[in-house]
Amino acid sequence: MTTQAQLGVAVIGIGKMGADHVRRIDRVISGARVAAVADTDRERAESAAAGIAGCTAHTDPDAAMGAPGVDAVLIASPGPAHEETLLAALDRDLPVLCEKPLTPDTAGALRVLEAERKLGHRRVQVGFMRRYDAEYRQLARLLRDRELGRPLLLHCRHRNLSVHPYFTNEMMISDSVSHEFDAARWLLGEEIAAVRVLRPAPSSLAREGLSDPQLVIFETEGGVLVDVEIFLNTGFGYQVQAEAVCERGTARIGDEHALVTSADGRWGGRIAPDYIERFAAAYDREVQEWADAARRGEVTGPGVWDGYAAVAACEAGIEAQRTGRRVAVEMIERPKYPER
Ligand SMILES: NC(=O)C1=CN([C@@H]2O[C@H](COP(=O)(O)OP(=O)(O)OC[C@H]3O[C@@H](n4cnc5c(N)ncnc54)[C@H](O)[C@@H]3O)[C@@H](O)[C@H]2O)C=CC1
Ligand SMILES: O=C1[C@@H](O)[C@H](O)[C@@H](O)[C@H](O)[C@H]1O
Repeated sequence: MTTQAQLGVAVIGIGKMGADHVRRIDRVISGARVAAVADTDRERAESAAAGIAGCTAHTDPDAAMGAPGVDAVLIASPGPAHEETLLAALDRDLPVLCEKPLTPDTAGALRVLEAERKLGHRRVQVGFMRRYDAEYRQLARLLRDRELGRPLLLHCRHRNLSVHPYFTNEMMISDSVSHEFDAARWLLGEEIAAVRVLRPAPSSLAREGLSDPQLVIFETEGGVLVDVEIFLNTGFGYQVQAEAVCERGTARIGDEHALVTSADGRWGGRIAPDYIERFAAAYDREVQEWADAARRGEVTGPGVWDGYAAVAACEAGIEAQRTGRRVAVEMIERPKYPER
């Protein structure tokens, strides 16, 4: 890193998430600035850079990473584009925050793992922002301290108002359930052993060919069962909920009880329309902590191994979705790896 005062970040991919991260780095967090942006769509890159002093706009991610004042990279392009940018960033030995999924498949994830291992220090953090959400953190602490005894079951609901028109059945696993795979590994401290997928008759609100909703059920190595309702075209809002059933009680998050109003003979609250609103504070904390760690030359959040483990579970999930069978998750043994 050249400038110690502020971390100069190149943001790659200025779609829904990338634009939100540009706003966050520019206006919300401290100690970092947007030094360059890249999008294959030139207009998007230029309009994101406009108004940010010293920020340059590019269509080539590598040019953005090599631009003056760039010390770190935030990747928010679609999953299939991640590997090339990750490998180029590691080649430059730059700290990276990469949106999930790390890569679309385990072969790509292993190439990234190997590139970082060769570098000899951790450089990549994966954007599993639920680990920075206040409610998730409370649940993690409760489970870690065994406050209610050993966890037995985890019931999850993951609902979106709607999704991009290009969303496929496979992406329901790789882009959406990938969050539950990571959250379950983190909350329970165990790897995922096998995945099953059940599909009811689809909602008429889903586009033709999209099997929405689905029920994804997985087992951890220690025998905890996790069920995930993944429902992406609810038409009513964004909900992410989880309930842990333990030996001596249950613990539940995501009920949106922040503000309940009573008026006109009814009571009720508001449902967030999307992840941008529901997880706003978590993204802020995630990017702040990543930037702070990057300035110290460290990575403190979920890394390449976590990204790989989630991709391995997604691969099993996609195979289970295709075949209707229970599919075991195949992973390499965890290599000796620098912790920091
Ligand atoms: N952590 C979270 O909660 C969320 C994470 N994501 C992740 O963020 C990433 C981006 O998702 P969205 O913003 O929803 O997608 P999007 O489709 O809205 O935006 C992607 C942008 O990347 C650009 N692009 C495509 N290929 C590129 C390349 N090779 N280099 C540079 N730019 C390229 C596109 O022109 C577009 O502007 C994905 O990995 C997605 O899974 C998305 C939503 C929420
Ligand atoms: O990562 C995300 C999106 O890519 C995905 O499409 C959504 O289903 C998730 O809720 C969101 O957090």
